[in-house]
Order: sequence, then C-alpha cells, then structure tokens
Amino acid sequence: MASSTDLDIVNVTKRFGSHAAVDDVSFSVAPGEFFSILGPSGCGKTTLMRMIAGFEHPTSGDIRIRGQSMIGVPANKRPVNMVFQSLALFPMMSVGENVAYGLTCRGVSRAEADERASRMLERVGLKGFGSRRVTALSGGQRQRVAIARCLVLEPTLVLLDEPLGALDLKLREHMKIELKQLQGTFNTTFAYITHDQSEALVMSDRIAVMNQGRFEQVGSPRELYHNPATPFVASFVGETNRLQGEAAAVSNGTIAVRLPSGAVVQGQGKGAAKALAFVRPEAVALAQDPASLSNLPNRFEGRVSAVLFDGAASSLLIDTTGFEQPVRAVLPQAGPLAGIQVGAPVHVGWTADAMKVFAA
Ligand SMILES: Nc1ncnc2c1ncn2[C@@H]1O[C@H](COP(=O)(O)OP(=O)(O)OP(=O)(O)O)[C@@H](O)[C@H]1O
Repeated sequence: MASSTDLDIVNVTKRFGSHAAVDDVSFSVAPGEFFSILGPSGCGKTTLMRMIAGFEHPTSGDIRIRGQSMIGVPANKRPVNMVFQSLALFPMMSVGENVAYGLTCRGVSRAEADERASRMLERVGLKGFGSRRVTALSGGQRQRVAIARCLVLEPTLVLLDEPLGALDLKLREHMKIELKQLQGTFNTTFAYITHDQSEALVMSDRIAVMNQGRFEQVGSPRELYHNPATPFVASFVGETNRLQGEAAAVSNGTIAVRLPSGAVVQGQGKGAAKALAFVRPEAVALAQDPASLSNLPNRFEGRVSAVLFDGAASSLLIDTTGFEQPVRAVLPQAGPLAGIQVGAPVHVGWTADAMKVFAA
C-alpha cells in the first residue's frame, strides 16, 4: 500500500535497564522533508536514529518506512542510509571508489557503478574528482563525498548524525547552506540530528526539540522560535532573556510576573506560583529618552555593561534596575544608539506580546 509518509515513528520507547533513553516518541516525516531532531547531549537523539537505521531495537513501539514496519528488518535491508559525523570514508580508496563501493556491494557491475558514481559526483559539484584520494580533499569536499556515497544508493531516507560536527565554524556555516540546497535538488527525505540550534533552524522544514527522551515540541523553525510550547524550547531555541519570578495578577490575557526585586513584568501565557518569562533580544526596544517607550507596559532603566560586537549580530548587555541578570538587546545598526558605549545609561522596553510566560 502506498504511504503518504516516508517515516512513521509510533510510540517508540527504548530502555537501557530502567532508564528510558527514548520515551514514547511519535512523529511522521513527509517525502522530501528536511526533519531535524534537536536536543542537548544525552537527550536520546542518537539512540532514536540508531533505531531507525536498525542498529538498535525499540523496547516497544513501531518504526515504519513508506508504511512498512521495520521491526525485525536488519539494518542492511532497510531503505535507509546514514552519514556519520566521522564520515567514515575509506582512506585507501579514491573518491570514485568510495562512492561506487555501496553499489558494487549490492551486485551492481563495476562499469555501471563507476558510471553512476561519476554522475553523482558531478551532481554534488565534484566533477573530475573521481580519481583523487579522499585524503587529498578539503573538509567540505569530504563532506560532499560522504553525501554522494549515501545518495548514490537512492535511499528512501537519509539519516545524518551531526555530520558537520567535526568542521570548523566557517566551513560549518557554509556547509549548512550547501546541505540544504543539495537536499532540495535531490528531493530526498532527510532526518538530521544535532545539538546546534542554528543548524536546525537554518536547514529544517520541521524540527523536533528533544529533552530527556521525549519530544517537547515539533514545529517549523518559525513556530518554535516565536511560539515555544515549553520553557525548555524557549531557552534552547534561539537567544533569549529568561526571568524567574512569581505570577502576580492576570487581566485581559496579560499576566504580571513579580521578580524577586519586586519589579513587575507583563507578558502572555500561563503562570503559577513560580513563573518563567522570556523575551527575545530583538524584541527589546532601546531609547535614551524614556518618553519614547511610554506606550510599552514593560519599561526599565539600565546601563550598558557590555557591547558584544559581532557585525550585524551585535548585541548589548544592559544592567537593568530590578533584574538579576543583564538584559540582552540587539545593538542598533544605525541611529544615535549605534555607537553606544559601556557605562552609558539607556532605557529598555518591550510589549506584553513579546514576553512569553510559563509555569515553572
Ligand atoms: N548502549 C547503551 N547502554 C546504556 N545506556 C545507553 C546506551 N546508549 C545510550 N545510553 C544512554 O541513553 C541516553 C541517551 O543517549 P544518546 O546517545 O541517544 O544521546 P544523544 O542525545 O545522542 O547525546 P549526544 O549528543 O551526546 O550523542 C544517555 O543517557 C546514554 O547514556
């Protein structure tokens, strides 16, 4: 029977002894989708991926690929290929031999395997590299060989386990974009695991945020960023200011949170005796004249404690009256505040809509 999904994870649990590394996780991935699983070290991402690949077996639940249950199907019989952080290329083989290897293992003739490998190398931008040693390639080129070696087998699903983890920052930034574009041109379904939120945000159609064996939220990068469902998602995805306090009063859907200093912030959401409030740095308005913030329910005075210069991503830390932690705000690119210095007085403000409140 044809399936409208490439991957279905149905109530999958994996226990090691009494510890549930993966705890009742369910999700589906559509054909051609770039789906990421994002979470901190130890949250269970690798265990989940290994179960999909067939290197590990679920304690309970089902894993279906194009509607077919994979329970009991050995790893080498699944229509799945995996790209590892180490890439696991064969250093003794040429680039072309690395890409052709999986095909010859499957009984494809040498001539045809070479032909398909060279076409695949062309598609990943490595035309003419077939006879090179893999050791004579840059980190980014090796990355592309690893992808080519995987895609040449035409898997239904490609699993990628932190494949950019070993690259330096600059190359990682570049490969993020390249990987996304490659996935788009091949229209192959990718399941990607990472602990790097910016990788996940840039590349994914949808992201599952994983914490302690469970999915906290599944959504598009925008949904996760703008409408986090839990405090964990709010703090793990993107930069944010996090304030702890107690929920004071609720009126017209706005909730007031009293900070330990007695200062009160206004936000949207649900609070309890203990509440957590989050506001993104780019939602914090800055002004030298407090009158220009008078329409904002959250207005405070402060003083710049640090200027974190990073080009267009520059930010300010502002010691703010009544706050335990400095408030982080985006450094304006133009106007009177663009050149603001440490020690300068400044007023900060934000709307109640920009502040998400959760019961702690
Ligand atoms: N074979 C195993 N036996 C016992 N415990 C295991 C085994 N494999 C993983 N675990 C435990 O399961 C939990 C999840 O591990 P997993 O490797 O899936 O996490 P992860 O999110 O991929 O982390 P990382 O990003 O560090 O690789 C951890 O607490 C880990 O110690």
